Amino acid sequence: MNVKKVMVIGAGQMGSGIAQVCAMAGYDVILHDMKQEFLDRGIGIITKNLSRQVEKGRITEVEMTTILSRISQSLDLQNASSVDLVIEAAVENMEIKTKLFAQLDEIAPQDTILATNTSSLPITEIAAATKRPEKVIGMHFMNPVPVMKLVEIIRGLATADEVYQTIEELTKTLNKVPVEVNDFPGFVSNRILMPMINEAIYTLYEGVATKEAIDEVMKLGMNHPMGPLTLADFIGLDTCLYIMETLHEGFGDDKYRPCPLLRKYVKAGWLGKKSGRGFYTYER
Ligand SMILES: CC(=O)CC(=O)SCCNC(=O)CCNC(=O)[C@H](O)C(C)(C)COP(=O)(O)OP(=O)(O)OC[C@H]1O[C@@H](n2cnc3c(N)ncnc32)[C@H](O)[C@@H]1OP(=O)(O)O
Ligand SMILES: NC(=O)C1=CN([C@@H]2O[C@H](COP(=O)(O)OP(=O)(O)OC[C@H]3O[C@@H](n4cnc5c(N)ncnc54)[C@H](OP(=O)(O)O)[C@@H]3O)[C@@H](O)[C@H]2O)C=CC1
Repeated sequence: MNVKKVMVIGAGQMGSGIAQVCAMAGYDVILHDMKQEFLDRGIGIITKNLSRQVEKGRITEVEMTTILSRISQSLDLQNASSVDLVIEAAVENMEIKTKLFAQLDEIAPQDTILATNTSSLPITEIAAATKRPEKVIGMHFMNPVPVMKLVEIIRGLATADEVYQTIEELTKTLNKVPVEVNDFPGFVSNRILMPMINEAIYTLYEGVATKEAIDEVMKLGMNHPMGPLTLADFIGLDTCLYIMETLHEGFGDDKYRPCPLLRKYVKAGWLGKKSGRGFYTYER
């Protein structure tokens, strides 16, 4: 299938990044969210990222204008009626995602592929909310999207081979590297990454070391670009908690139980960098 027009749902940190890389690769993009202020914030992030590329001499002002002109904004899901591919990057919540996919199934043309950027939820269950499970697939980008090379591609139980091939090829046109994985809670990336982050939070909770010391150990000792607590703030503590809950519920194994400190921070609204406070504080 020839994809020309893409709708990205959710203009948060992931959705804005996905819209940016799609527009940079020449696709027409509709960026959709629930409120104008979220769209403004998303377009603001994209503009800032592209301006940095201009300053570094990697793209020209004219190219930046062209890229931005490929992105239109949407507050109405009916706009899915004109796209070849939807990439959903709304919040990590099964109820919200299945509701969105059921609506998209009604609105989007029959051939449109419905992809989700979920970081842990079962693709097969999201697909079952539609009458086109063969056209539903996981397309898991990494944060920050413009920088990170990986896209995990997840087949649901019913995903058609030709849909997989289309998404694999499209991922390469975004200058990313697709890696195929099967539909298990957390896939590969978050099944391995998130228990490490959760363990780092337990290490802090049990008073083994300060947050700075924990991050320093993993940065200097294991050559990680960010310490696990800084990375948790960067991902979003709400997203980290949702992922741990998916692993815990999906495997039924207590080794995945979310640290109570993580729950407490999320309940307090300390969601990390995006809310200005998590394990660390951030200027907004
Ligand atoms: C939760 C999930 O489901 C899956 C996930 O995404 S898990 C998270 C995966 N991501 C990670 O693990 C990120 C770990 N961190 C890193 O790799 C690095 O710290 C980082 C790339 C974010 C920043 O790198 P750094 O060297 O410390 O900073 P810096 O020198 O400022 O930036 C390096 C480059 O990234 C760019 N960059 C940094 N942050 C960026 C952002 N938020 N958006 C866009 N570009 C960004 C910079 O512009 C710079 O670009 P150039 O090299 O082209 O000049
Ligand atoms: N953060 C990360 O590192 C990664 C996250 N992901 C996944 O990407 C998805 C988005 O995460 P992220 O960008 O971090 O989250 P954010 O909280 O930054 O953004 C989510 C955006 O989606 C909007 N939204 C929520 N519900 C709906 C809806 N029903 N319709 C349209 N828009 C909606 C939100 O609005 P509002 O602000 O009102 O909630 C917000 O603007 C999640 O599934 C997450 O698991 C995948 C890889 C990495």
